Amino acid sequence: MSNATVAVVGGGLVGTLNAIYFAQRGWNVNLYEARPDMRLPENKAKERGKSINLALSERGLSALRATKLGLDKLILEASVPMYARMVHVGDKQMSQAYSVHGEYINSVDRARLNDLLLNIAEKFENISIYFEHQLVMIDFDKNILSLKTGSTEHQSSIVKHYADLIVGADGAYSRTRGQMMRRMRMNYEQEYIDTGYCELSMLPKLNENGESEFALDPNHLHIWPRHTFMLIALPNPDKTFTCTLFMPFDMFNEITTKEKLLEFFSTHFPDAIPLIGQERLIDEYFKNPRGSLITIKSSPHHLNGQAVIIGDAAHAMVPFYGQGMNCGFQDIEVLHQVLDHHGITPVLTKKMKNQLEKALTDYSNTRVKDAHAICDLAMYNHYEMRSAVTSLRYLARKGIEGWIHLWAPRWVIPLYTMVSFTTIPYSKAIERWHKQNFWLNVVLGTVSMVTLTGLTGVILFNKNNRKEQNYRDIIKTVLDSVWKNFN
Ligand SMILES: Cc1cc2nc3c(=O)[nH]c(=O)nc-3n(C[C@H](O)[C@H](O)[C@H](O)COP(=O)(O)OP(=O)(O)OC[C@H]3O[C@@H](n4cnc5c(N)ncnc54)[C@H](O)[C@@H]3O)c2cc1C
Ligand SMILES: NC(=O)C1=CN([C@@H]2O[C@H](COP(=O)(O)OP(=O)(O)OC[C@H]3O[C@@H](n4cnc5c(N)ncnc54)[C@H](OP(=O)(O)O)[C@@H]3O)[C@@H](O)[C@H]2O)C=CC1
Ligand SMILES: Nc1ccccc1C(=O)C[C@H](N)C(=O)O
Repeated sequence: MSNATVAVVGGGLVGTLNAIYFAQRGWNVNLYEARPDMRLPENKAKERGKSINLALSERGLSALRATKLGLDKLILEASVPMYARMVHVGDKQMSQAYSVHGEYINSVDRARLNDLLLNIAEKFENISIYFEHQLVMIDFDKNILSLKTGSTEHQSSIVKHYADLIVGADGAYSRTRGQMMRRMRMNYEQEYIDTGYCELSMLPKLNENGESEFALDPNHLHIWPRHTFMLIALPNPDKTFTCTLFMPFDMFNEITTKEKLLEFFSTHFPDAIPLIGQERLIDEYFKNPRGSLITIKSSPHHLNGQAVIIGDAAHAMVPFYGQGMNCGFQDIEVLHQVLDHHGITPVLTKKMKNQLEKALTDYSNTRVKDAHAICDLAMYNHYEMRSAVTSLRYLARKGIEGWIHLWAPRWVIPLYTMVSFTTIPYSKAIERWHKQNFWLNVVLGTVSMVTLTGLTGVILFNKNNRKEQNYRDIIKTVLDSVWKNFN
């Protein structure tokens, strides 16, 4: 019996890494990508203007590392570490570290990462890459994929390919998922948020010696939080920044002229205007596309032993935690751990096919809840980034959490650390966070009560020297501050 064939639909970040994992398992891999080869110079320009760089953190790195091909090192060589958020309010900048232990996230070039993965995939003899092959239909009775080939209507034709297993990594608007839904009872939920995004670029500035350098501190993710909207900037290795304006569509629609745009930026982001440059700001704001933001949850992620969806095809999330790709990469690592656990070999006997179905069921059972969890956390981080980062209460709480983590790292782990710097399943991270919050509230409550009792004691002790009205004021002030602490 020859080795089994897996069809991987989508040659984006997740599909390509998954192709490498399957090739390493000894399967024959057919990787189908609807678009032309983005590594060719004539196709490169088409990529500009949308989601140029990405924050890569531990979950993504772990999946790259597990290939043992040094992919993590290769991509980190061309990345910029971001140790903290830099919050821009008024003319002040405030650095807020991501971790008390100096851990950082990495800004990587999406196209470079994709190119690197494709270059590696191409070296495997058992991977065939088919560009300009767009999945149109799947016949699940025979497990045959129909793919549209060719880039223009006139040249296009349909080809049919068989696969033992189909892995859909074809992004948020997945056709694989759509085809699976016609055959099974897949729960599906999607939600657009009111916020859209537009990317802008910030070029390097020249220093006194005429050398180019980053226009802002390069080791930060810069945020201009304005409650209902925000501007962010991530550094690139070429000393530019990619800025993203996240704003309700209504506001985008109101800014229709360059005068209105400049007035808006002068009011809300005056320091960003000279950094981006007026002309560039006007040009890119009106030229670059507006992206919409969507959360997609689906369950289960598999159909029998025949197909499974991973990456954005299974769970698209708003980008605010910088976890979409990281989560997609972790899907691959978890999927292959489950396949290993079930002893799945590349030779698919009837018994092995049954085993594969069990493995995919196990995969959905573990991964769906984690996917849902990170979709929810991503939505929460939108609020944190655009608003909470400027609140004293948030900063105090974060400070206390970080301090306890420094001294008792196993007792309290900040949520951000669990999500970005560990591979703890997302659902477990949320569970732990809730428990920690409960105990933190108990401790802070006890500390406040002890302080209150102490203060009351001091006041009563000195009562002969004070007027009664004074104690009432002091006690009221203390009670008010305790109450605020808990609300
Ligand atoms: C503004 C923004 C910022 C982001 N920042 C981060 C970040 O900092 N960190 C992070 O981890 N994530 C981030 N993300 C999320 C990240 O971009 C996605 O999670 C990631 O690209 C998903 O990868 P994927 O391979 O699953 O899907 P995609 O990247 O969408 O790739 C799918 C591929 O499938 C192909 N395809 C589609 N349909 C078909 C078909 N019918 N047949 C064949 N091929 C098909 C597409 O052409 C594409 O190449 C961000 C997203 C946005 C929008
Ligand atoms: N969760 C989120 O909010 C977001 C997530 N993303 C993720 O990042 C990935 C890469 O982003 P980017 O390159 O900008 O993606 P694109 O917008 O360029 O689209 C990627 C793929 O999705 C298809 N597509 C786009 N919009 C729709 C739609 N409304 N209905 C049906 N199909 C659609 C495109 O088809 P065609 O080529 O025909 O246009 C293309 O095949 C996305 O695929 C997505 O997975 C991107 C934006 C937001
Ligand atoms: N990559 C992004 C793209 C868009 C919006 C946010 C990010 C982030 O990475 C945010 C970061 N994790 C933070 O919490 O500060």
